[in-house]
Amino acid sequence: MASLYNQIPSVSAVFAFYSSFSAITVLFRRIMDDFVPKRFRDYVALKVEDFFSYYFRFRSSVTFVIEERWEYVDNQTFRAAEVYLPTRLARLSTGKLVVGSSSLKNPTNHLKLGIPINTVIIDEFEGIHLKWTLHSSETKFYAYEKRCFYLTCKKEFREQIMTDYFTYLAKSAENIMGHRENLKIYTYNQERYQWQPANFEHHTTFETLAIEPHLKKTLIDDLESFSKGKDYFKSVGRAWKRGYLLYGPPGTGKSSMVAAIANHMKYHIYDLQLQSVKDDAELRKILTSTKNRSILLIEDIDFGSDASRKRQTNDKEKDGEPQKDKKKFEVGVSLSGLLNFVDGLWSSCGEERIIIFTTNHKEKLDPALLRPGRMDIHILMDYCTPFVFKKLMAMYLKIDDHVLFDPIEKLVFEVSVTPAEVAQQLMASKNADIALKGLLESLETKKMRKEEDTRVEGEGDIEDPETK
Ligand SMILES: Nc1ncnc2c1ncn2[C@@H]1O[C@H](COP(=O)(O)OP(=O)(O)OP(=O)(O)O)[C@@H](O)[C@H]1O
Repeated sequence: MASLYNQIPSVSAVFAFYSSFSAITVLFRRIMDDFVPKRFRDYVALKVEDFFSYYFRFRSSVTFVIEERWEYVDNQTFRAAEVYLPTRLARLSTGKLVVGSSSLKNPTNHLKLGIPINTVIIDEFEGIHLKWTLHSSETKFYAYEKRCFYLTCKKEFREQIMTDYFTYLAKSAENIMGHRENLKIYTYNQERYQWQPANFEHHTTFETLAIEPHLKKTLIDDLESFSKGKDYFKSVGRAWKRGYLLYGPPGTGKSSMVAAIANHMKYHIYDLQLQSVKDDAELRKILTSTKNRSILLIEDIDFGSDASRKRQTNDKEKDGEPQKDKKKFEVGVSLSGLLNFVDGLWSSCGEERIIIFTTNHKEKLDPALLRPGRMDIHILMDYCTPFVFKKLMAMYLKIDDHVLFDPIEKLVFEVSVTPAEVAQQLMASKNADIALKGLLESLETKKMRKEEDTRVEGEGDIEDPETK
């Protein structure tokens, strides 16, 4: 007992130790402050904190890693988190906030919060505390970043998160996407191997598109039943996809129709230039990285088809062009590679997608593309009919009758005029008399040219008796 008592330091010794420890600490802090840069000190402090928090968390928590790509396609859970998490950012008051606007007209009104990298976002689900973090890293093999979300929660909630929370996440994202205002149009950037978005602000809707009423009704009904058709497509064992082939002369509204469909469905558009795709492997990579609830648009599909390419090669050969040009046309996407996505095995990658092909020359398309069941609906976008002309007049001049209407209607029947040509004439003046007079004159000129052409052709057919 006496020896134990002897080992306890005296009060004065404790004070002496405390004073020298405090002095050393103050001195150490001064040295650190004076000689070690603040950023480095913060970094070390963060690492120490990370180490301890990771250690303790690891013992009682579970972390789900949600990568951006999963089994060679876009990971839809990642996409859902990307859409959903900005709604949880209002609670984030410290650290970095990513803000931006993609509206040129009113940037402040459309200000949006983005998801900051390496920042903890807190969510709560049925009393469960959840921590989300977005991580990003450059990969060795690709120039673009690799992103993934970490979702951490207590171990005991693992099953509940796997079933209930991820379902809630997917549904919330779907809801948000259903109400989104800003549609995007994507083009593929070959150098970065990714789709690049731009705001899609095309104002054409089914209301402003001048088409025959029965075509409008058929199309809207088809789109509506497609969007509600998840269970139906599953029950008949088909991918939840719809294909439209829009064909007709230039200026008859094919691109406008695509805009009307996108605005009606609130789907983003992926605009693919088929002729710039290297080969089928690249096509597969490009197409699997598109999102659900979207339109894949391939314009002028006749350019990309095998038949067309062969034709172009032959034309070049005939013209005596060098072989290296021939090679350029021979390398590219094969029709079978494309069809694999339309209705082959790859068509089941993703869901709720619309594929639209447009062409000015349906007759040039490979018959394989036109076979029944390939593209679900073939839509002819044709020259103006009296109904279409009347609709354009009502839209551009806000009138439904005019003294020049009858002669114009007669001419619209006789000559082939596109809605684009009519629209251009109607836009020439806000004064209906001037605009319609201009349109009448242009139709009369067109008719005269047509008659002249027929006459010249007719003369060409007459056999010259002297040459007999
Ligand atoms: N049916 C239509 N209803 C309303 N406007 C139309 C219609 N068709 C064409 N237009 C007008 O003509 C313009 C050109 O039309 P659009 O680009 O949609 O034709 P297109 O058939 O896609 O032509 P291309 O084959 O050359 O791409 C549009 O911006 C629009 O103003």
